Amino acid sequence: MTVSRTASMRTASMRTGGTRIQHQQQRLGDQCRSRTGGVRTPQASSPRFGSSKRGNMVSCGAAKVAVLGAAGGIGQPLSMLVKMLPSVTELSLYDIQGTPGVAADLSHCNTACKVKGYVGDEELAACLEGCDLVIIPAGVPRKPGMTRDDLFNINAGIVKGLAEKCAEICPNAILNIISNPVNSTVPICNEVYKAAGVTGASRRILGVTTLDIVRSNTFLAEECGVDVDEVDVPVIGGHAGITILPLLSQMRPKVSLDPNRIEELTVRIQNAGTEVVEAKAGAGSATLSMAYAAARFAESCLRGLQGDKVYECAYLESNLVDGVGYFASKVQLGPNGCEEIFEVGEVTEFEQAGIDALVPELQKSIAKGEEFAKK
Ligand SMILES: NC(=O)C1=CN([C@@H]2O[C@H](COP(=O)(O)OP(=O)(O)OC[C@H]3O[C@@H](n4cnc5c(N)ncnc54)[C@H](O)[C@@H]3O)[C@@H](O)[C@H]2O)C=CC1
Ligand SMILES: O=C([O-])CC(=O)C(=O)O
Repeated sequence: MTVSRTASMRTASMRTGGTRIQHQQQRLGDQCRSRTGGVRTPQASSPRFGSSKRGNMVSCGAAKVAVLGAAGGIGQPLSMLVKMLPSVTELSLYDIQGTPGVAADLSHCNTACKVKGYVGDEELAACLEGCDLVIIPAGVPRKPGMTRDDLFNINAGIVKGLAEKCAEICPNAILNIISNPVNSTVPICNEVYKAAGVTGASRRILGVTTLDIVRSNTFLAEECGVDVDEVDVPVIGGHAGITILPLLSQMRPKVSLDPNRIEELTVRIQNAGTEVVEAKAGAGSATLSMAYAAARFAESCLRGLQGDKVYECAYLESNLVDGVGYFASKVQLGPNGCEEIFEVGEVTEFEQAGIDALVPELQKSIAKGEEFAKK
């Protein structure tokens, strides 16, 4: 299996996800090299919410964000972090239970954003009305011994139902899909939008893989004894087992690692979710680190909506790699969601073997999601 190159994609060597929740600006001196060899420098600009509607895009003068699954382990801390984002003026919390309490609690935090809770099917439409960004962590988490795919039977139906409502009520909003198995739930959402006749949605339906980057950056900073704020590791493929492929050869800053350590660190990153599931011993999976990662990704999406060029990794419909219609890679976020998908770039033999191995895994998960959505 080889990496294909298309005209709309670029070889990427930019830092991904430079934003931090405390409004730290993206490091914007980063450069990306285009296929023709020219050097592109993203422009520095601070968030300026207050812009008017752009074409058929959502207005981001004052962002409205919904969290679906807001009373859960991820939903609650994530909602708090989103309430702390200055660009968010309305926060809608939806769940099948518990959101009135979570909303009452959060509404006492003295940030400008207004919070409202919605419970049950009949309140979902009101929750989604006018949303710019919808974040979906609804669904069951793993217990020890389970794979993410073992969650499919329950979570596929939950995500499908929520996506149907989003396609109807806020078709232009960006979706951030957290619910596992992400490798299948993102294709499910795309099929739902296609069936609903929403065009061009695939660039707005983004699977959140940011936790893989957050973990990689943390582990590599520890390994190399460097400032974690300086570390940036792109992670490609998908979000389950061997489909999570950190490209340690593209890590910034450049470091020299022993091949055995590269292999060990790659395996640790691939199994990091399981590490947490086992440590929690039946009480769920990563929630706090996921909330942190999802808030970073949400902030990047919001900055993109209001015109900044922001770089992250995300899992979305993509023809980057032969044989699969979805792939996680570096992307540029902007007013339309994903504005640009970047090529994988130069990889080592070990990484190429990782790409070759993950493709059949991804193919199965994608097909499973697509078939389920079409039923
Ligand atoms: N993408 C990623 O990197 C990660 C994904 N996850 C996934 O996120 C999901 C949520 O995990 P947790 O928050 O720990 O689970 P949780 O069980 O603590 O919370 C899930 C929430 O979803 C709600 N829910 C269930 N059905 C719903 C529906 N139809 N509509 C709205 N809400 C509904 C539940 O009431 C609950 O409050 C899991 O699928 C988990 O595997 C977890 C960590 C990382
Ligand atoms: O491992 C899980 O089930 C939750 C998850 O996706 C992660 O922590 O990366």
